[in-house]
Amino acid sequence: MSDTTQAEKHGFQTEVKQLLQLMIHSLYSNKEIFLRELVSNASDAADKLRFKALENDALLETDADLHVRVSVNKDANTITISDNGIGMTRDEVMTNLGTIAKSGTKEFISQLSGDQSKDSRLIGQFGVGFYSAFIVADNVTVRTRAAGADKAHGVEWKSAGDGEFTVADIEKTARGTDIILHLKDEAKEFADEWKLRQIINTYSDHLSIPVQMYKEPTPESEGPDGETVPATPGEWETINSGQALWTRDKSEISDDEYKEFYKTVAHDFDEPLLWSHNKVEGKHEYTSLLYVPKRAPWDLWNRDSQKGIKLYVQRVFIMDDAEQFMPTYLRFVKGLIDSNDLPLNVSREILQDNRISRSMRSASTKKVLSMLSKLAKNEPEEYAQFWDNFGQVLKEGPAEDQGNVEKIASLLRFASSHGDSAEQRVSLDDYIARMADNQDKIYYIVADSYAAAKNNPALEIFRKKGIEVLLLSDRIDEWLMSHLHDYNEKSFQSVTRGDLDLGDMDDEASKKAHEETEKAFEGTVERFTKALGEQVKSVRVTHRLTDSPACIVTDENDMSTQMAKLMEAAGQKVPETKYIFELNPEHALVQRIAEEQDEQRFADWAELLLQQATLAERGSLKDPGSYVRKLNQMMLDLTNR
Ligand SMILES: Nc1ncnc2c1ncn2[C@@H]1O[C@H](COP(=O)(O)OP(=O)(O)OP(=O)(O)O)[C@@H](O)[C@H]1O
Repeated sequence: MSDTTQAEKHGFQTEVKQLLQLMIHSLYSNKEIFLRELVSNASDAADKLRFKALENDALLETDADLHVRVSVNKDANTITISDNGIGMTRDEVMTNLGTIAKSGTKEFISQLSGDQSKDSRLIGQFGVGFYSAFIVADNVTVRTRAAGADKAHGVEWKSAGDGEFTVADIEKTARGTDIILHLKDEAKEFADEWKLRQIINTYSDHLSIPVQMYKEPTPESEGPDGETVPATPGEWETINSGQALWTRDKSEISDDEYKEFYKTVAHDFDEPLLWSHNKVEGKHEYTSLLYVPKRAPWDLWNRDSQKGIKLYVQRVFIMDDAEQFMPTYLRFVKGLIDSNDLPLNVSREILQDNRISRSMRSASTKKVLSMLSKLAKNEPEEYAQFWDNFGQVLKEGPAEDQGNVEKIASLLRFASSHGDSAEQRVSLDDYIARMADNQDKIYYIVADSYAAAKNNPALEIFRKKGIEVLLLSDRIDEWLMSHLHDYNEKSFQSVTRGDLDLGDMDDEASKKAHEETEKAFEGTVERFTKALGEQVKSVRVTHRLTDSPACIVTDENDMSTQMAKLMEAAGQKVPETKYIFELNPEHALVQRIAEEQDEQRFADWAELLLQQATLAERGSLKDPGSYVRKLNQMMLDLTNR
């Protein structure tokens, strides 16, 4: 009997073809994950129907008992995963099983290198979902009917995973989806009930939807003591414990169970770095189970990427990607929140302006921050690993979450002049513990790279006096520092901004000596001011340099170099900032130039010093060509002397 209309042939989206190839190649040692992915999709489909049926119970038809069933046909060499969930319409089949809708898929695929272990991790983080069927199957058939659709509107999708698929209309009496996998020769081991049971027990035990396998009938038999053992009918037997993991008591859940659960909620192959499971009672009642992954997902940089929190209300799945429960700077956190107080028909709009969701968000944020603080304190090496993966995202925190600035600041890690490594390992508490008694500020510099920060002339005096400076060079750092004002009652001070005041750290004698040199240099400062004219905001003598003749700094209230660069890179028009040009009166070159009588030669030298200082601070010059020409001309003059 043919209940199938003419099948229409379609090609997969290019990205699907590429992903399929790479996936089959790199996941062959992780074959069994296909079952976790397909059972988890089936269970999601049942969850979605349960939620929709709250408003329209007609969708359940005569079959309200939601389940997922897994069966094997050894003769045909197939495995079937069936659910009576929400099903799919023809259009949904075309998009869900023919394209990848995630944004950034192209970039993701371009990151794959062909190195099997690296790729399998990346693919794991990306989430292969349905397509993982092709790891074990050489032919996949999907037969589906959407809840509420007539049985004549079933759809059959077939593919050998080789670039094409067919779609046909079929009649399907039972609502939901059957996925039939025809196993490849090298995956025949999966046509085994016990093996499948074992995999389901490992991966899917915590699902709240029953996962069932068929138990064959047994005939009446004789027991060991001659008694009669009655016949048992064949039946679908539920093989998972069927209790949502997070509803169980913490003390009864093993670490392995938490880890396996993470893999399903987060679609990650790797284990989580840490987690926190909380039952909150009192004004609001809810349970949260929050995980921090070991590695950054491939699209961490996309601030609009999916957030990892699922929302349940009284154990009913409501939505994925519930962005209301976690601030953007903690977007790497995965897990779920199950509320007892929100209404079942809650929508994203309601969540946005809701006292209950605000309070859950604030408590979950605090939970994550304190879980990280504990890790930082007790397992510094693991924390360093966390920091290398997620530190840059955490740096968005002070701007986004003013209420928790102090806590976030305590989690930040920096490179510093105290050590000799670009690794970011120094905390603000470490810095403060090393501060001299009379130091009242936390000094830092922001530059394009670690080397540029470390070698900036403005650090010279700090090095000489043994004062530690934090060396910042991530793109986000300037933004971060504009939102960090103080920590533990110590204010932050950029070493390249404003007048340098080392406060009590300068003794009276050297302060007096500085004043005297400044007086003696007044004439020279004036000559420089005249020679440089409009190019600078002002010229002054500095004591922040020891080895360099000059530097440029921004005025306290002007935009810093790095902030201007960030804004320029973002395509914004930035008003030109004029720098303050600072001269080191102790430097031999400055002293020689001060003696130069020829005003033209003096002006050339002044220009050269300014351009040099600009190069050290900005990393580039507006007109490098004339700088090089001038430099060559002056070198030539010197050799001719
Ligand atoms: N058994 C099913 N019943 C109904 N819809 C399904 C079923 N399996 C898959 N789908 C649909 O196909 C879509 C794509 O599935 P796939 O597993 O590839 O990705 P996903 O589940 O959205 O993402 P991920 O697995 O990374 O979370 C799903 O979002 C869902 O809409």
